[in-house]
Amino acid sequence: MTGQDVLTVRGLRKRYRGRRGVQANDGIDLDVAAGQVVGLLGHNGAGKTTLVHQVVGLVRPDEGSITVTGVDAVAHPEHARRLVSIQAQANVPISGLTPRRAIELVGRIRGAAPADVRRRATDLLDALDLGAWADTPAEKVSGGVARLTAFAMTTVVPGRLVVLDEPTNDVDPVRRRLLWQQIRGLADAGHGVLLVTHNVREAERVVDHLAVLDRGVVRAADSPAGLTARLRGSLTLEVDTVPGVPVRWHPAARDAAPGHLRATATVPSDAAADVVRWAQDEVEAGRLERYALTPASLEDVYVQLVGEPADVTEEAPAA
Ligand SMILES: Nc1ncnc2c1ncn2[C@@H]1O[C@H](COP(=O)(O)OP(=O)(O)OP(=O)(O)O)[C@@H](O)[C@H]1O
Repeated sequence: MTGQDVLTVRGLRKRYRGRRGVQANDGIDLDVAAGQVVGLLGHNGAGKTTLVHQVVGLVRPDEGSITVTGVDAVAHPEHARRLVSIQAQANVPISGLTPRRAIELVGRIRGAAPADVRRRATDLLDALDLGAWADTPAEKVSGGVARLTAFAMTTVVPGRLVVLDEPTNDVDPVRRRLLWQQIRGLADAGHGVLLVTHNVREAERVVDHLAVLDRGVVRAADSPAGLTARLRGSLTLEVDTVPGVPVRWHPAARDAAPGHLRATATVPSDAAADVVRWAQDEVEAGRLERYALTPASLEDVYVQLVGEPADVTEEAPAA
């Protein structure tokens, strides 16, 4: 169940002036409702951080409106900022503190009672499996632990809107899942969450609704299932190529995307049997190393919309 809009963005435009001039946001519409996790997915340079910086008043839009729970965030950025908790792309330095002290400090600054802050900090440290580092000086914790600490600092007393800019960078796959549970929990508690990511799998697992951003424009916005349905009836053909041997695709293959030693294409499902025969022949003739035919994924939709693969890795350095 989702509720009232906590973020409404309409016709947002921002151009960075200067020698080359970049149209970073070019007419963006976006909504986040209470109880909803909305993903903003795009390549490096797509305009995600520019959008976030305008929502929290760090960058002034050229055109368009931003409303946070009814407050005009362009006219009253300080007021809007009090309604938003943001985990920025770069961690806030916490040297001289421990993760627990840093989380508690932010909770106190945001005005919560000391006992509530202590309880919430302990709950977050447990939920993210950070107990072993909770009282370690910040200078000695790994990048993953620092990133998770930053998440806990952001959400110890969460605003109506919670903005998370690449929260899982540097976080190991196991704690990444714990973090996703916490993100889901924020929405279930009635907060609106805007999750900025370039990781398609993260988007697929966590979000209710997804906006795909490319060169400052929202190319598509829907649920992950709604976006994937665009390719219903299609299968993805992935082939490992033989060095120096170009792929001679089956005639049913579309949108072929060549890659280093691995290439993909889309094929209609009614051509599957024929394509499998073709692929087997190619392997037997030594023109392909291997092949796989799978249902189209969100990643396939993303590549079709935006043109080249985003980061789809699950692996990350240990926290
Ligand atoms: N302060 C700035 N001055 C000039 N150009 C900028 C500035 N900040 C960002 N840009 C440019 O605006 C475009 C959008 O950048 P932005 O940081 O919003 O993208 P992003 O999607 O957040 O990328 P990333 O995933 O790498 O953080 C890029 O071309 C970037 O080089």
